[in-house]
Amino acid sequence: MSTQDHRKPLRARASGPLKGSIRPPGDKSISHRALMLGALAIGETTVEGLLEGEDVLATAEAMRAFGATVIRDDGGVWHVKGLGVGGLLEPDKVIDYGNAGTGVRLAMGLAGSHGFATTFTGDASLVGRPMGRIFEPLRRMGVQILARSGDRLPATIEGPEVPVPIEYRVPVASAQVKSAVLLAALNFSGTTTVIEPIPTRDHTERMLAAFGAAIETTVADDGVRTIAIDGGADLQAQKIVVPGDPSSAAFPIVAAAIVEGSDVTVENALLNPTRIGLIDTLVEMGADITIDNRRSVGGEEVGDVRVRGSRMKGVAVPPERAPSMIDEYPILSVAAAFAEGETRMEGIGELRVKESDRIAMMVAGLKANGVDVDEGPESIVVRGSARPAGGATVATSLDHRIAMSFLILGLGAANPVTIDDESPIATSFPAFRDMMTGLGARFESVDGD
Ligand SMILES: O=C(O)C1=C[C@@H](OP(=O)(O)O)[C@@H](O)[C@H](O)C1
Ligand SMILES: C=C(OP(=O)(O)O)C(=O)O
Repeated sequence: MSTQDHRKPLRARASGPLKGSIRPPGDKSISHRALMLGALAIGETTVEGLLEGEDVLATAEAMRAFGATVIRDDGGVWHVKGLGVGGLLEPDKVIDYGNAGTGVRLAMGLAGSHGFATTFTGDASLVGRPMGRIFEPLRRMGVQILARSGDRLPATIEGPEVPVPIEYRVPVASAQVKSAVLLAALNFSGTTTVIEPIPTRDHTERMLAAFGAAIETTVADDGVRTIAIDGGADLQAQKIVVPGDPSSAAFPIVAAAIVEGSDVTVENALLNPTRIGLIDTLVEMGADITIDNRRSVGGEEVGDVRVRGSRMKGVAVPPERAPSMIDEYPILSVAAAFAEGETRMEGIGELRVKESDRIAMMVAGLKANGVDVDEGPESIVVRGSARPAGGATVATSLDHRIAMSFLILGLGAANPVTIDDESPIATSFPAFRDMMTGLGARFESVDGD
């Protein structure tokens, strides 16, 4: 049976205004890290609000394969009994990380500091994604890596006999690369330094500090961040409360902005400054967004984001903003399709190596739905209109963000928009369909070809 047979097409059509309040699922980045640091800590870490999407469940399974106890209680709280830094055990099976880039890249960092061999693989999307960006610094630390050609998965990682603490300047703005190096360094004696010319999400640094790691970040006048970590310190179990994922919140936020007369509040959204580029951009485009009830949850700022149907205009998104909204460009392209004038998104080459080539997928899908859009090697330029035509079926290529983005397009377009497969949505936002339906969105299942 081909994977085609398992596809679940779904159609979205224009509805009346979207109204109501929702709580997005827990942040994916924080959820992965909570389970991993819990597995390395002494004692029992509890995690409230964990994202129970396939990507994070793959991390739960991986930590079990490394010997940690990971359970969910009846109240939905996760409990992780850790093994101590350096205490992971040799898995007796290949670790299949499914669709999860963050999960596998961070876990390869962890595995790289242990003196046994671990083999990782993933689904058809993940085995096509570049892993050399992780392998290069790990190899410099003395880690042995045997990978498929082009430094792709499957790959086998084995920690060094004599680890080498390194100073590493991250060549591409990537929190995954930074985090893999920091997690490997936790178990190596000596100081490892990561230099980050362009800031990326800082959840690893924050959480390592909260667990008691010897980590220090300094920020130079020009904004370059230097993160130094001394290996060998014990981590102490923590109580973690995971805020709502701004990358999931992005879908109802844009839906409310493009559907006339809408009034939606997305509660408990993470407002960490390294994650809010989309909100800043939508506000510049003229979206009617207010943030209330700002508060601190688990050491992070959160708030309730209220969005009303808006007439937006195109903007040029500054390329240096990209890391703070890297997963939000697909849905921003949809917002841009409803904005008057041109929206320029430049410096976004990283989108080509996500779950799919998101530049190519968005450009093809928008064009098919009557949107005026140009593709550059590292850019998307959209010229919007009050109401894009819609009417087409788009391919999702195992990419949750492409799937959700085109469903949102269908909620505002003149004709329904169909995606060929809704199943990837379960990787990051399993409740997407129910939550959006609760706000008044209209989705209908479609018979496959
Ligand atoms: O560290 C993380 O949790 C993430 C980092 C980003 O990837 P890159 O580090 O490749 O930019 C992002 O796209 C991903 O969804 C989550
Ligand atoms: C790029 C993403 O995830 P990952 O790299 O973890 O697969 C994403 O969630 O948009």
